[in-house]
Amino acid sequence: MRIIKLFKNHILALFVAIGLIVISCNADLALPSFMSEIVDVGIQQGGITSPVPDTIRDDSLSDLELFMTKGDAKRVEAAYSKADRSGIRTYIGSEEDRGDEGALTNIMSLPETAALSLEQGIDASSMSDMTGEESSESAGASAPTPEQMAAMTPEELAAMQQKAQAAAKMQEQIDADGGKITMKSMRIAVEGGLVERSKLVEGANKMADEMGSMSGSIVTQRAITYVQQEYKAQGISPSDVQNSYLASTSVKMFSLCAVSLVATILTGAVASHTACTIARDLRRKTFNKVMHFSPAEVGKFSQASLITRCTNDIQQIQMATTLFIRMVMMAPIMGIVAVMRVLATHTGLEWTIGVAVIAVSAVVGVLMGLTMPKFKKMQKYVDRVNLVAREILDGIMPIRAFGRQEHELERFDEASCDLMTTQLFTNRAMSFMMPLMMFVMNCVTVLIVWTGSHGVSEGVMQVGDMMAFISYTMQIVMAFMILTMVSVMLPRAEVAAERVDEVLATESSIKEPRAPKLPAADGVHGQLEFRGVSFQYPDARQDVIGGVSFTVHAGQMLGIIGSTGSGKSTLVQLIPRLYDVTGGQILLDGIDVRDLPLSELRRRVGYIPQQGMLFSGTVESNLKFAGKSVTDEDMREAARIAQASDFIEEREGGFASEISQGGSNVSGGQRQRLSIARALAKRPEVVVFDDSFSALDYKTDALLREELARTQKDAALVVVAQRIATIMHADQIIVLDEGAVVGQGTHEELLRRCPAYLEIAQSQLSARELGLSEDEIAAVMDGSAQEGGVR
Ligand SMILES: Nc1ncnc2c1ncn2[C@@H]1O[C@H](COP(=O)(O)OP(=O)(O)OP(=O)(O)O)[C@@H](O)[C@H]1O
Repeated sequence: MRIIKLFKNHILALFVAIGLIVISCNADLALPSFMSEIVDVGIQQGGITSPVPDTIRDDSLSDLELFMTKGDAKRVEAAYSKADRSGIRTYIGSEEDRGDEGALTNIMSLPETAALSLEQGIDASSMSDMTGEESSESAGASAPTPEQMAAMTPEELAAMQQKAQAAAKMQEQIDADGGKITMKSMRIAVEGGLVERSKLVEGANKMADEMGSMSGSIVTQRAITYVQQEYKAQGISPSDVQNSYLASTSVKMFSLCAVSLVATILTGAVASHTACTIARDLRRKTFNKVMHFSPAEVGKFSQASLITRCTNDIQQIQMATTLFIRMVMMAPIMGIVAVMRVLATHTGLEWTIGVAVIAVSAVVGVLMGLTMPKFKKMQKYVDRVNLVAREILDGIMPIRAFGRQEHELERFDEASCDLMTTQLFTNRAMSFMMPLMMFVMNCVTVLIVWTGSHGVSEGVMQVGDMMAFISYTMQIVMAFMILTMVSVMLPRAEVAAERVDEVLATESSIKEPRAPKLPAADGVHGQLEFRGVSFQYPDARQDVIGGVSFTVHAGQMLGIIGSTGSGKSTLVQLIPRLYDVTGGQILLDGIDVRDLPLSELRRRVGYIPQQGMLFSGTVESNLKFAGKSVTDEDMREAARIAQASDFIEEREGGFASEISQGGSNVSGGQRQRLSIARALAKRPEVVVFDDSFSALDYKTDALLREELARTQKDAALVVVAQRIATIMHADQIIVLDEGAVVGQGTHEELLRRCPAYLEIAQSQLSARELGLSEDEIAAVMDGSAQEGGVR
């Protein structure tokens, strides 16, 4: 993917962003488990986190130990401090031992459950449940016969007596407790040897087994209730315990929120900075490339498309790179962390995530299938709108003059409607995305609640766990959704990146020479030579210029004339290498222009295009466009030669007066004169006037030519003109017809031997002005008819 390649120089930023995303995802995803704890522990367990209490009365601990093996009882003893003066023992063991599944948690939960039952009192008839043996009454019923007693040793008799006393004492206690067996009576039974400790442990385990699949959560719940009662008995208020738990959990949650907030803000900042930097670099690179394109490459892409590529396309890329960091990278991290946490919940509801992901994929798949082709077309439509808008704005004058506003508006509307229809379609389709996603998410929530509530009622799941599961599932679905939504947007950016890449990959047909050469300092200067030059436009089938040869020396003027479309502009554009010749050679001071460094060539050639184009700024900034080498003196002298001084001085601010974009606040003739002055100010060796006198009145034209002849002794002048008067005094005139030279010589020579020239001349000047008689004209024309055109 092209977008990924753009991060080549921003690897560090990517790693920083990944680190921040991991932090924020972990912080975000830790919140549901805290929420689950608030529900399960904070609300349902009154803030008691473990069946292993922080403090316990010595007596209570001894009671619990009755239901433990000796080994376990020893371990529990070691985990509590010695009893203080009020008989309270404090937990000094590890937090790990009292966590979920911790060793002490497992040891103490069952005894606590049994103790709780005994606190509340159990029916004497259920004694066997607790001890795994017969009840005390049935124990009494199995009293030995006198024969059996006679056979007993004195020790056995004493033990029997002791048991009988214990049984009686126990019975008394049971009666006192309203016929219920309580912890007190149970202690008497154990201490009196009526019940063996191991039997109590077995009984407690049996009781847990009978609870079946729910045993785990019920035992925990009952053990927690026992701890609550134990705290109460110690005088600790349950609401204090709960509030302190809720407060500490809230602080933790708040801290996590703060961490997530900071990490997310920083990720956003890193993403924006990286995306903006990438866009800026890309814009610079692309624009730099465009600046070096020859008109051929500009024509290949079209100006409007190049503008869209440098602006809108790069904007798309910038958005995509931001999205890439903030969403594409975040979503998988979020998804993975959420899946890990979901798997850790062991709720058995993992399959619902599969259902959710399939449902989301189906929705996104359908929407993507519908919108993708349209997204790809969108950039082309943006291009078209730009192109039409540009064309209309450039040609607003003729459009008004011809009253074609309505028609052009329709043309613009057509382009705009195509874009609108596509955008409307994609937006409509995408507007289904969110509601459908919400629908899927809500259905999944209902599914989880439905299945989860069964788990809760069966005691295999806690409400908080279910809530956390819902949150994690939503995060996973969201992550998946974000990824797919971004994957809808990324192809559009990918198309944009492809279009920008196309520009970057295009090499300008005008290349810098491999082995640049410079004319010798003491060699010829201001000499331009065409040697059999021919030229064909890149996509054209035939040459527009064929076999043109001439030489102009410094101080000389070459005029080029011909009908429209005869190739005059094309010919002179070959001099500053706006295009390269396809045949022959152009030499400047004896060096092929393709061997001169481009900057050197363009410094030596002053080219004044047909359309005078000025830049926004001042008259001065335009005249000094060639750079710092142009002094104030050069500027003023150039303006004077170009016959521009007068009108510049008349403007408010003179040389410092404002020029609007494109030179729209000066007249066509003034624009041409400023363009001429701009070219002359850099003191070129060859000055090329591409029909640059067309907007000048005859008087100014004549004055300008006079000045040029007087001042430009070191430069060769190449003047393309439509008017005979502009070039009739040139040292040499070339007459072009369909790219071929049909006449070459001075004005006088051409009048007498070039019918094409004579025809143009006749159309502009009278026979008297030309100094020719009607007969002479007829003779030239006849010659042309006989020879089919004379040179
Ligand atoms: N970029 C181009 N690609 C292909 N053909 C072109 C291109 N520019 C000009 N031509 C063709 O080349 C020929 C010469 O055009 P050119 O502009 O040089 O004529 P011209 O003599 O300067 O005309 P005018 O006097 O009207 O300015 C014309 O037939 C024109 O259609």
